[in-house]
Amino acid sequence: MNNKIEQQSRTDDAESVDHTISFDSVDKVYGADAVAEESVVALQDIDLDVERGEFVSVVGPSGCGKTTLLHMAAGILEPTDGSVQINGVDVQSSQHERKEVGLVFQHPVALEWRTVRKNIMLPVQILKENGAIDKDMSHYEDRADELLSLVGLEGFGDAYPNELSGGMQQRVTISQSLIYNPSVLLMDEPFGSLDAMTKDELNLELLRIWRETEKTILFITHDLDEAVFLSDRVVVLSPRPGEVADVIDIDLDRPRGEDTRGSTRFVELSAELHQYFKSLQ
Ligand SMILES: Nc1ncnc2c1ncn2[C@@H]1O[C@H](COP(=O)(O)OP(=O)(O)OP(=O)(O)O)[C@@H](O)[C@H]1O
Repeated sequence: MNNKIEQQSRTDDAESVDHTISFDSVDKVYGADAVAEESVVALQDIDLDVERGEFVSVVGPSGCGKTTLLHMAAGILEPTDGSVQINGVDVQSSQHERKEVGLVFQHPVALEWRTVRKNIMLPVQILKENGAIDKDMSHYEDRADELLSLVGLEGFGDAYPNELSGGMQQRVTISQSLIYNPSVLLMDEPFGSLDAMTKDELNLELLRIWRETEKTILFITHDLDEAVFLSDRVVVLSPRPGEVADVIDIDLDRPRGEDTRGSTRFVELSAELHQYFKSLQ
């Protein structure tokens, strides 16, 4: 497969580029400039590499720094110490291309007065107005239609967000994050506010999209079963200050489907993760 050949040559060229996302000795202290009592050490000494095309979830007790970790990968927050690289480039440097990263948050961010298609196009429109993209808008209009079909919203391009269910709105957000065709998707509890059935359905959809688009995904969740179901590896953070307490390999076969959740190995891995999680608190 071309992809594998390309991946191998990248590995030969420079080892650092082999890791799509790299956290290198990262600390994050909120209020580091303030007096000592007011500072909060959110994350400490984070070393974590996510390989090209990998699906990695991060779990940990509330307040351990999961969102902080994701925001540093997105370049929204700067590490206090250490660095975060995407495709071998420090996300804080001017060489970093924001278009390499798609972001999905817990709550859909669609603007209610714009149609679904226009919402998917929104990031492009903003950059076009700033002169930051040179491609013709028709290129992105075609891509928006492709994405509608990819996420199962064919025929809904002219609908408004309030005509859609919560699950469908989150599909719109996923399309929006893919409009530039980024190599990395950063997802912060994207299905956390959905009911259990819709969440299960979107988990399956996300795995299909991931398989078809070959993205690298860093996924934050509170739901340990969801982490096991989706991931190649699950990173467990300790209570604050968050440190990598363990990284668990999820050796379930792919593609995963409804029957995966009922398999003996899924039940074993899930029980192991629940037990480990309890021991941390
Ligand atoms: N802007 C800020 N200023 C000061 N402290 C902050 C700030 N943002 C987050 N924190 C603190 O940093 C710690 C980590 O927060 P973060 O939101 O990353 O944790 P989390 O694991 O995502 O939490 P949750 O699971 O509840 O969503 C928390 O103790 C939080 O109160």
